[in-house]
Amino acid sequence: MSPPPRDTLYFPSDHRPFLEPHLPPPNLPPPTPTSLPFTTLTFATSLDSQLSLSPGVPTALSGPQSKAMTHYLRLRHDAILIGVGTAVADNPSLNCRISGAGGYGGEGLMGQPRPVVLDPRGRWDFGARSKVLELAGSGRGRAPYILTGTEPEKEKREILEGAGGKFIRIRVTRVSDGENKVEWKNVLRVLSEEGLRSVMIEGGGAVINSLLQAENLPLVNSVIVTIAPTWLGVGGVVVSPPRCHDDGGNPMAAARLHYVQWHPFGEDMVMCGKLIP
Ligand SMILES: NC(=O)C1=CN([C@@H]2O[C@H](COP(=O)(O)OP(=O)(O)OC[C@H]3O[C@@H](n4cnc5c(N)ncnc54)[C@H](O)[C@@H]3O)[C@@H](O)[C@H]2O)C=CC1
Ligand SMILES: Nc1nc(O)c(N)c(N[C@@H]2O[C@H](COP(=O)(O)O)[C@@H](O)[C@H]2O)n1
Repeated sequence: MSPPPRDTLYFPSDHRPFLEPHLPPPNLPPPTPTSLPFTTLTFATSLDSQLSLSPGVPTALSGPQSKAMTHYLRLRHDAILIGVGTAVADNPSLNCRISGAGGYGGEGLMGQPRPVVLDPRGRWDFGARSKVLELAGSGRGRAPYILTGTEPEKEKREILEGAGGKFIRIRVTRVSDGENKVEWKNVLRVLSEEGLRSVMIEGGGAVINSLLQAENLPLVNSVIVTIAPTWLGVGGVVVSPPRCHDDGGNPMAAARLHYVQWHPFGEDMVMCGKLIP
């Protein structure tokens, strides 16, 4: 038997029970026509609520222990979703590198989540050399599903399908300022139709800020945030959803976590909770 890859991560079993109430139940039944996946919103933030130094600069916030925790979350979800901004900026791997996952000491693709990229206008110019496709080719991850509102180029489609991924058409609307908008309920429904019972949504800023809008809060089952003891400073990608207002037009908090639990992982704090009481 070959030794596990050098980037294999270890997440001790005594750290796992704390997370259990915030994770999809282990034996989720297959999706039905009306079900939505168990949805976890999870990301790492600085003390000034930023995800990265700027949209194009991959920024390590999680320390080794909380990074291993994130990979344990990947092990426990069927899918991992990011926005195209993150795919372009980070060239991410989006696989699970925990010891025991497929390609990391485990059989086949066991425990490897399906990467999903929300790319409404077909902006992601991935190629066979992108990390996610290389990992799929070497049996250490799955090829992505790309959710898009446009007709994909033939060459891109062939590369993606050759690796085991696919493009999935979704409804995209253009809003007044030229922005694209998807209904998160539709996105989750599409994932469910693909047989995916759970999804962790990792970011980036635009994805998180839109999910934290009032109409989307009921779609999120669990929130798990890593807080790193650092201030990134002005100019980064900020998590700060649009503010709400009461009936009299007075400002209110956009969202609040309930049933909150905290756990230190190395120098980071991990906060878990629910958006809807
Ligand atoms: N610290 C962390 O845990 C994470 C950090 N990041 C960082 O975040 C940064 C990228 O964030 P962003 O630039 O905000 O990009 P993003 O990853 O949120 O992608 C933005 C794009 O996704 C699409 N999109 C997002 N929400 C949509 C909606 N509701 N409807 C339709 N389309 C939608 C649009 O095409 C939009 O341009 C990168 O620097 C990355 O490193 C990303 C994920 C996690
Ligand atoms: N949990 C967490 N901590 C950080 O410090 C991060 N920068 C991120 N970023 C997210 O993870 C993706 C990279 O994953 P791979 O290691 O390449 O598999 C990145 O694209 C962000 O989604 N997350």
